[in-house]
Amino acid sequence: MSSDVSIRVERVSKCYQIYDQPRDRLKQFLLPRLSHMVGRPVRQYFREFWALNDVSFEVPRGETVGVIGRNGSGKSTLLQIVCGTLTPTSGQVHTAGRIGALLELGSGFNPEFTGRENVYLNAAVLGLTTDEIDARFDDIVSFADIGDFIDQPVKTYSSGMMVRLAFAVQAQISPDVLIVDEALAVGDARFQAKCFERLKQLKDEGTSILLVTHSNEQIVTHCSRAVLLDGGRIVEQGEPRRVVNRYLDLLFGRSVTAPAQGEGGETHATLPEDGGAADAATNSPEAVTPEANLVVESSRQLFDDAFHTRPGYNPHEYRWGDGAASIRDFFLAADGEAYPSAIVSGQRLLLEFGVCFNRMVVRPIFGITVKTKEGVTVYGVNSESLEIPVCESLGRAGSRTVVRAQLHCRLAPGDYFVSLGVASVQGGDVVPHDRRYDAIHLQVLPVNGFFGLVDMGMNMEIKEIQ
Ligand SMILES: Nc1ncnc2c1ncn2[C@@H]1O[C@H](COP(=O)(O)OP(=O)(O)OP(=O)(O)O)[C@@H](O)[C@H]1O
Repeated sequence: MSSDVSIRVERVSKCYQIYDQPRDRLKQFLLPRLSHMVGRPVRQYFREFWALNDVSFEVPRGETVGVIGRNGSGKSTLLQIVCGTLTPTSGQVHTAGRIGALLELGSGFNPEFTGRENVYLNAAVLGLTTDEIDARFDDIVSFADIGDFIDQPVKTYSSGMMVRLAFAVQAQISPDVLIVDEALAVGDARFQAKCFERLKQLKDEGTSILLVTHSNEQIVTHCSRAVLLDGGRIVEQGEPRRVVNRYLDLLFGRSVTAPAQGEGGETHATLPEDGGAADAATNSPEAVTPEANLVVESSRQLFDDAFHTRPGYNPHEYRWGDGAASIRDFFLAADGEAYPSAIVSGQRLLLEFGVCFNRMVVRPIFGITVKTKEGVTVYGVNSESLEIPVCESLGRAGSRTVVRAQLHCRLAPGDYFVSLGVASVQGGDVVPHDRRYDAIHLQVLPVNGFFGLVDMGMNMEIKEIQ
């Protein structure tokens, strides 16, 4: 393995044998011996379950690779194989150097031993001498920050304390490869932030990190590459934002691969991630009325396939849908200026997009999401979460609709991407008809007056008291 690769996973598969009843296990154990004696094959008492199937990827030295996937997709199995605690059925894993791992909570600890004893035990298992552990002990304890509990048996620890100590040991031994399986989710927000700071330091020092998480934002913020597992197979790997978008497809969308009709040059679609932002239309003083948000007639014709010709269009958008509806074109204005090359924080935006219904869609839902260039969602809404009233006939086959949104841009300077989508709910599933992820690039220019992520519109009074 070349020196710039720390983990190489080559065509790894893992098959579990599933027994319907415990006694089948015994039969399976005994009968092959019997078959030897009778000279003919006997039946098999287990079913095969392939938790991993032909998985290959690499973690380059000093990089953080995220592994994401739904429950049961094979993430933990993969990490255990990489750590060497589980043997693959076929395939190989090569790792370079000392491996630190944070797998199941407390899995490396003896519950009867104190924290102090466990630190020595753990670090010794990782190959450190007593002198090396002595030299790092204070750093470990100070990172864990669990006070006098360090001299209490680990069985008296809360799960948060356990993860603090486990992370402190792994992080302070400066491993060449660090494997983290969702363990950090247990720590509180402050500790998580401290851990990610330490992970960044380790990465800068050349540690390669394999991180399993269900958090999209951790993937886009901390990983240079990502791997998406589903049903034990890699369904996408590469640039984190793209992988996360595909993960969202799996979580909320149906497996629809047909390209949206009437649109050129696209591949896949994705689901709405716009939930939870229902405050915009209803609560905010400058919000437009719900009726004004969704306009079925518009002066602008937004139904020609012109989306990709507009200023601000992002040719790297990620798009898919079943084609029942398609988003054809958009219009953007900032304080009346059409298709502005940049926006200044504080301006009012008008965003319209034209949707053609190629087939009948019952109760279509229109969504808009704004993300940072790192993929972190800043704001997301959809017509359902905003409880926008729509007429019964909306979504007829052959009909056309313009969605009009007005919003107040309070973003900090930087680059943002707007995603648009039309979907509907069928039998409890969200069915994406056309999702155009990161389809419009917004550049927000610096403005005097605030720093940070958003303009929270502060009023400040200063009075001298005599
Ligand atoms: N020892 C085992 N015997 C049989 N099946 C197993 C065994 N261990 C795991 N599995 C199965 O393998 C599949 C993958 O499990 P794994 O724990 O790797 O998934 P995961 O992606 O880590 O899930 P989660 O997100 O829920 O932690 C699951 O369907 C699980 O039921």
